[in-house]
Amino acid sequence: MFQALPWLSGAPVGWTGTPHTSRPTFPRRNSPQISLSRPPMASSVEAAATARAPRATISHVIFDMDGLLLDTEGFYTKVQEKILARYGKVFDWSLKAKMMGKKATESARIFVDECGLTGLLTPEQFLEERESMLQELFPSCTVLPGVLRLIHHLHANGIPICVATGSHKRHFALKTQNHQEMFALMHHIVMGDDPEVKAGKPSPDIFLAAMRRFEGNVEPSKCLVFEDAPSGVGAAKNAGMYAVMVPDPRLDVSYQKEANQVLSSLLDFKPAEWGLPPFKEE
Ligand SMILES: O=P(O)(O)OC[C@H](O)CO
Ligand SMILES: [Mg+2]
Repeated sequence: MFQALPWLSGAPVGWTGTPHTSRPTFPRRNSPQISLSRPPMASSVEAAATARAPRATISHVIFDMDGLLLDTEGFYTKVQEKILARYGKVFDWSLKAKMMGKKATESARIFVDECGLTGLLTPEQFLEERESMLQELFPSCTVLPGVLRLIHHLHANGIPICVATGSHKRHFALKTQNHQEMFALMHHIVMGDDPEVKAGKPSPDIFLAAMRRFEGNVEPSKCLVFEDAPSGVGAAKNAGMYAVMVPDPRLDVSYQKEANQVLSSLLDFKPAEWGLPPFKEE
């Protein structure tokens, strides 16, 4: 239906190459490194063309889960702060940035190494210690702003959507038990303990597996990934896909530089900018 739109047939303006190697020339809303002022336009016709040109023509959408669809990242932070406090240390956002989005075993190793806990706590003990606290918290997680509107919109317009999460099967079940209606709209779900996911994000494994499970022959350059974690954005770019990042505002802006677009919330996402069917109000 959206292919009939006339402005989708031309070459994208404001995009200079492949998703992995080049960056869009559009300013990002909350990135202080990029000026919000634009150079003067040659004519109002050029200005109008630039305003309408999509950044890419996306056919398939892949969603991260923790911190993107569900507000579960706060639970990990809370529990890890608690464990670290026992060793007289403070959990900070540079450590959080390294751990988030990864498989549990990988983030446990990072926690122990980065906090200098070798000899005091093993990654396995860390996972065991946080497990009961997390299990109690996960079922109370809520859906983040803009998520339901976007998922229902894409689904209703026939855009294939899926989830690719570093979370393993057991945690996935706890987190999603109260949100089954939303996850039922996904074509498929790939989890961190899937045999095809050899390495966690930023390895492209999980997003390439997610892409292959869509019907037909899907190209990475037609896939848009939504992520909150630096490792997840890296994984999307390593897979040759486009990445929209919705970071926690406490994450340093330096972690945003690989993303094709940075949003404060999914409420700000405009599908037409990516060649996707627009919201009615867009
Ligand atoms: O952000 P996700 O959905 O890949 O999940 C990764 C971990 O479970 C939490 O950081
Ligand atoms: Mg995430």
